[in-house]
Amino acid sequence: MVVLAKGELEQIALPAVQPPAADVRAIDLSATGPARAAAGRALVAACEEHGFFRLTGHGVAPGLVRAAEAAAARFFALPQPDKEAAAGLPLGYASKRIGSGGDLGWIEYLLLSVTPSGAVPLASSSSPLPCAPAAATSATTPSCPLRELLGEYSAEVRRVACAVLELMAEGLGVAPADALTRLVAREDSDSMLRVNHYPPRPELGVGGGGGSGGGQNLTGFGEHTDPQIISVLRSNGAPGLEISLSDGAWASVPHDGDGDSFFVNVGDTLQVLTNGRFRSVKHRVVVNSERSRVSMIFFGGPPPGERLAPLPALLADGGRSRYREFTWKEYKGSGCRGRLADDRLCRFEN
Ligand SMILES: C=C1C[C@]23C[C@@]1(O)CC[C@H]2[C@@]12CC[C@H](O)[C@@](C)(C(=O)O1)[C@H]2[C@@H]3C(=O)O
Ligand SMILES: O=C(O)CCC(=O)C(=O)O
Ligand SMILES: [Fe+2]
Repeated sequence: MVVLAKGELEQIALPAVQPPAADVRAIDLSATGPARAAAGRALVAACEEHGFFRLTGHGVAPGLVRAAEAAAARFFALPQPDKEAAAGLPLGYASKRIGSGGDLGWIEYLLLSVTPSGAVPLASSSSPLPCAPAAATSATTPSCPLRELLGEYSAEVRRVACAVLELMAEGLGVAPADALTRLVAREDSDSMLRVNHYPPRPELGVGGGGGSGGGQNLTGFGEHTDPQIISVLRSNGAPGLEISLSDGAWASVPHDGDGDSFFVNVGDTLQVLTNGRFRSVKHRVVVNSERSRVSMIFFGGPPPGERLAPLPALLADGGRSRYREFTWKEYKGSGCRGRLADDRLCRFEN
């Protein structure tokens, strides 16, 4: 449940504008032979143009995705005290507050740290992930599956993220083939899984932001770029995700036809590794739907001590590095305390 005071509702009210649909490229990860080379080139073009694309042919079993999504939906349907038992910022359950800089949204979520072997550690052992009872109709779903399912899901999606990074290195002509992949595949990679629930928009006319806030839409997740290397997102198809185009205009992300795709974001760190060739895409979620949106996002980050700088192969011909070298720990320490919309990379620009 998301409970906002009247003043808070006004802070997140947005004008009722529906932006045009973005032209999002689809990349087939299962392509082989000459089609794979073409997919690598298309992937590089998508990362340069939008920093965002749709991924097909990823090989994640639809049953695992559906089971994780259903378990997440059951978790969010639990009584509030049960969800609060897993509360904790930044890791654990939270509602309406994102980060520690005062950002608010029409959202509740689980944020978990994940490892390649799939474990889902919470911030403290006193914050258990409560059981989300299986639907009575589901004979095959174990009764306490959330932690296990999210662990299994994140391990699978990490595999997908690594395969995308390998195709990316091929498309960029960067050697070795694991130049990018190795950062996310390592056991000490600082990766996270986030499960977001955006409840249906409240009736704004009744004592809400409709009159006083002047908007009929609400900010679900305010505009930001993702700090990590790569983010792999999956949603239940309810609308709301928007990306910022290179001219600054917002465009909505159309849902894929068969509902089986993932969406991939370039993060700040990949922008640095490619010396600004790829765009860390600014994006947000706007709530204007009678349907709940549930999204699950894997954020593939580097190990804390990893030194980050543009890949030498992308600085060919004496090209100038746009960023000074820094560690992921340094970036997180300086950048992840402010507001969502802050530019966190500017302090590392040369
Ligand atoms: C305000 C913040 C929340 C955030 C950390 C930050 O300081 C800036 C980036 C935010 C973000 C966006 C992508 C992911 O959802 C996230 C987990 C991340 O790594 O960076 C969130 C952070 C958060 O919710 O704590
Ligand atoms: O929930 C979504 O669809 C996107 C959320 C997001 O951008 C994030 O969690 O970083
Ligand atoms: Fe994001």
